[in-house]
Amino acid sequence: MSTNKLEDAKKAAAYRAVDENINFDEHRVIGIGSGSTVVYVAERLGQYLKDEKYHDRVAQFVCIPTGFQSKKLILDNGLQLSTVEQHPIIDIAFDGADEVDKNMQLIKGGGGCLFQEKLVSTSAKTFIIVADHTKKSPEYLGTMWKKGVPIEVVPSAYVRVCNDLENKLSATKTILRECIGGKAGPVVTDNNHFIVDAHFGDLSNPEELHTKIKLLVGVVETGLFIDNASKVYFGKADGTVEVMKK
Ligand SMILES: O=C(CO)[C@H](O)[C@H](O)COP(=O)(O)O
Repeated sequence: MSTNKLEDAKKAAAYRAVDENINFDEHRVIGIGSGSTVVYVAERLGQYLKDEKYHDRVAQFVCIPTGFQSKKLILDNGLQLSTVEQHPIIDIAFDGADEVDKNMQLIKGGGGCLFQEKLVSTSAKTFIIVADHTKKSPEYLGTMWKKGVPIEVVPSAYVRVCNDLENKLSATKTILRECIGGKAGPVVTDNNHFIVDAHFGDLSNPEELHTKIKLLVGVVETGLFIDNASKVYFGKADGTVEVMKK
C-alpha cells in the first residue's frame, strides 16, 4: 500500500473513532496516546475546538498524554494539557496499536511509550484503538508484528530480564532496543527505562504470557494489553473503516 493510502487509512480510522465516541456533554478528561495514527485523533479534536458549535465544550477538555510526543500533539492542537496524577480517572482514551488479535488483545510499545500508555489506557473508562488494517491479526498476536513483545525494564536489570525471558519463559530471542540514528545506545523511555523486545513466535495465550513476564524481577510493564480495549477502528486503503467490538 502506498504511503498516502496508509495515511488516509489511519486518518479515516482516527476521525471516525473520535466522531463516534466523544460525548461532548459528558466527557472531560481525554487520554491521547502515541504513534503516527493518534496524530489524527489530536488533529480531529483540534478541529472541533475551532468549530464554534463545539468550542466551549472542547476548551474544557483536559488531555492526558502517554509521553513526550503526545504532550506535543496536545499542545500543537491547542488542547489543554494535564497529568494522570491530577486526573487518575480518564473518561476516554485513544491510542494506536502494533497488532490486534481477534479477541481484541493488543501488542503495543513499538513506539517505546509502553508503561505510560498502559497507565493511561487502564485509567480510562473507555479505551479506543485506532489503527490501519495492517495491524489486524488473522489469528494470534505475533503474526503481523514480527519485532517481538516490547517489555519496559529497569536499566540495571536488563541482562537479568533477558536471561530470564530466554531461560524461564522460552523466548527464542531477546533484543535490547537500540536508537536508530541520532544517538548511539539503547532507547530510553519517557520514564527512564529500557525496552527489551522478546520473541516468542505466535502468542496463543497472551494473557498467561503477560502474567509470567510481569513476575520477572526488573520488568516494569509488558506491551501485551489484555482485556483493555473497548473498540478498535481499522482504517482501510479504500477509505472505509472496520469497527471491532466485543
Ligand atoms: O504503542 C505505540 C507506541 O509505543 C503505538 O501506539 C503503536 O506503535 C502504533 O503506532 P502507529 O500508530 O504509528 O502504527
